[in-house]
Amino acid sequence: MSTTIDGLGTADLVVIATKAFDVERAAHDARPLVGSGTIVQSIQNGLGSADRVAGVLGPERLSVGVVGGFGALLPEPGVAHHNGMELVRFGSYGTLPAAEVARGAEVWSTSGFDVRLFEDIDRMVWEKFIMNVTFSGPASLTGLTIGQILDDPDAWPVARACALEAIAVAQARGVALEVGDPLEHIRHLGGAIGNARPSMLIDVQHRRRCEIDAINGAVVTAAAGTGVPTPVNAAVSSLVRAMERTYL
Ligand SMILES: NC(=O)C1=CN([C@@H]2O[C@H](COP(=O)(O)OP(=O)(O)OC[C@H]3O[C@@H](n4cnc5c(N)ncnc54)[C@H](OP(=O)(O)O)[C@@H]3O)[C@@H](O)[C@H]2O)C=CC1
Ligand SMILES: CC(C)(CO)C(=O)C(=O)O
Repeated sequence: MSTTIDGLGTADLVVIATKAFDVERAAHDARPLVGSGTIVQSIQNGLGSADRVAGVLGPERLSVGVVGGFGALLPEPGVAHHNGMELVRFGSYGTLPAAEVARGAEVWSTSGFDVRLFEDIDRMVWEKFIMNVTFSGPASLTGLTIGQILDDPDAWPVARACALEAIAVAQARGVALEVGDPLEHIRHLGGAIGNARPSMLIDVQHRRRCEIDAINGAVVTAAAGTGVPTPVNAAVSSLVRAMERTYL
């Protein structure tokens, strides 16, 4: 285990697992690890991170991942605590060949994770994104868990409106969500982790910068040019940013 990349040479797989606002710096820092056979994997929640990694390291070696059911944190260097090693989904950002994506997947699967490969990374990213949009902003403003939001007569209509805006933007952008009724899907998945606090709420509670721009704020950005109105995500993200400014 090493906490620096000094002397490591190039790697088979480089996983960029920072928060969305740190990916550019991390991609720059990871440059010495990336050789002609390296697979880079960007695994942030929300939208836009892989594009920023591609801007630094190029699109050729890049894959995009979505992780679920981890509830993971780093208590100390080299020690990862997790509440589950559920699923790592990933696919090529664009030009990384399928065989290379499979080689990257093997690094995860031989380490004990379930892996599922996707050809349609927009679908993969947005199927998780609509879940984050529903719960992250509203939980960060209220302090409620996912289950409490689902049950609350005031919070759920706001969370539901965040979800419906994101679903409408996905449709307008031609993203093929394959989850049945998306709102039912969100309610079902949310209900299964009712006691969980979204990671954005945890960041807010620790007075840390949060990923609002990549999540609820990204619905507003992604809606540009589609004609889909996104007033609820705009209001939720403005309030989270204002709250963040009180302690950052
Ligand atoms: N944790 C989870 O279970 C899940 C997380 N995600 C997503 O994964 C992403 C990462 O989340 P999470 O792991 O919780 O985030 P954390 O903030 O817990 O961890 C990010 C780590 O990245 C480190 N880091 C930041 N910049 C650099 C850099 N330039 N070089 C090396 N390391 C760096 C940070 O170090 P330092 O603290 O020293 O700044 C920190 O240890 C987010 O987009 C999140 O939404 C998605 C699903 C589940
Ligand atoms: C649990 C879930 C899906 C909530 O939005 C999440 O990904 C997070 O905590 O960031």
